[in-house]
Amino acid sequence: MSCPALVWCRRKLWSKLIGPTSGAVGCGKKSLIASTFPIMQRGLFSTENAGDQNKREKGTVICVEGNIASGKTSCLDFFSNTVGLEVFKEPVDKWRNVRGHNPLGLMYQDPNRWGLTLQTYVQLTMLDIHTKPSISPIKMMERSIYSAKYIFVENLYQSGKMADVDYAVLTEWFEWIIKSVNLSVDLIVYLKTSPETCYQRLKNRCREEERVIPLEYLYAIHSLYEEWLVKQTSYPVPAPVLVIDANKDLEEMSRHYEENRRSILSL
Ligand SMILES: Nc1ncnc2c1ncn2[C@@H]1O[C@H](COP(=O)(O)OP(=O)(O)O)[C@@H](O)[C@H]1O
Ligand SMILES: Nc1ccn([C@H]2C[C@H](O)[C@@H](COP(=O)(O)O)O2)c(=O)n1
Repeated sequence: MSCPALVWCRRKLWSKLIGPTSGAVGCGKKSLIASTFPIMQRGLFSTENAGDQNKREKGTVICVEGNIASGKTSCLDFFSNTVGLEVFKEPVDKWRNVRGHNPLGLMYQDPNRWGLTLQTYVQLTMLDIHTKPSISPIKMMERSIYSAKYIFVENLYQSGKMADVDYAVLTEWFEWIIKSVNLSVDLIVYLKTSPETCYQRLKNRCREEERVIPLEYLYAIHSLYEEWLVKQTSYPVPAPVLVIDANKDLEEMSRHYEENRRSILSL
């Protein structure tokens, strides 16, 4: 349900972001303004589909996906001062400190024992972010509840580091959540990098818990991402995918983000 104040707020932000609502913003795709304020344009027998309805109610949801240290946070930082857009970073600090415990660190030390613990908490925190109201028309998230399951839980399970029963319980939770809660996504931006690039960036970033990560781990995550988002042969893909070559340096990435702002922001 959209309250009138929220709709007014969105209109205001929109006109600041992309000019007056009468302007052409279609970009070859359906106008985002039309899908944000369809009430003004549609009659009783609307042909509005579920995606349009979602955009109207929740705004546009963009998930930035990619391997560990592929540059997702940097991408969100780049777009963070865009008017009409709110960024939601992965809550890594929570994963490192929940009431004084560090499930991320524990998982890297002993995945068989702590994989379920970390992934249960990741699933909860991602659900929290998906359902958090945003006053901005565009919500840009770092990863999603989908990659938590289809990439990280699957990797633990497929590599023999998660017990069948742990995997079954997480899967039951995941399936209940996605059928019971509206977690729709409008666009997935996949930052495609080589595992070697990520390994180098991860070493430079120097996050304590991640010191134990070998290159092979990044290969495994990479190949799960490729199967899910590029080949689209493993698990359901919840939204159209925009693939960006993210192997380039920071300056080149910024230039690319600036030049492709409209397609990245699903305008
Ligand atoms: N295009 C890039 N070229 C070089 N270094 C980068 C690039 N993008 C990010 N980095 C650096 O790599 C590390 C990981 O980037 P980050 O954005 O935190 O990745 P992620 O959020 O995907 O884990 C950080 O130290 C960041 O400054
Ligand atoms: N479901 C998840 C999500 C993330 N992680 C780990 C991977 C990294 O060590 C860290 C944060 O990821 P980044 O943003 O740096 O790509 O969290 C995980 O184990 N399970």
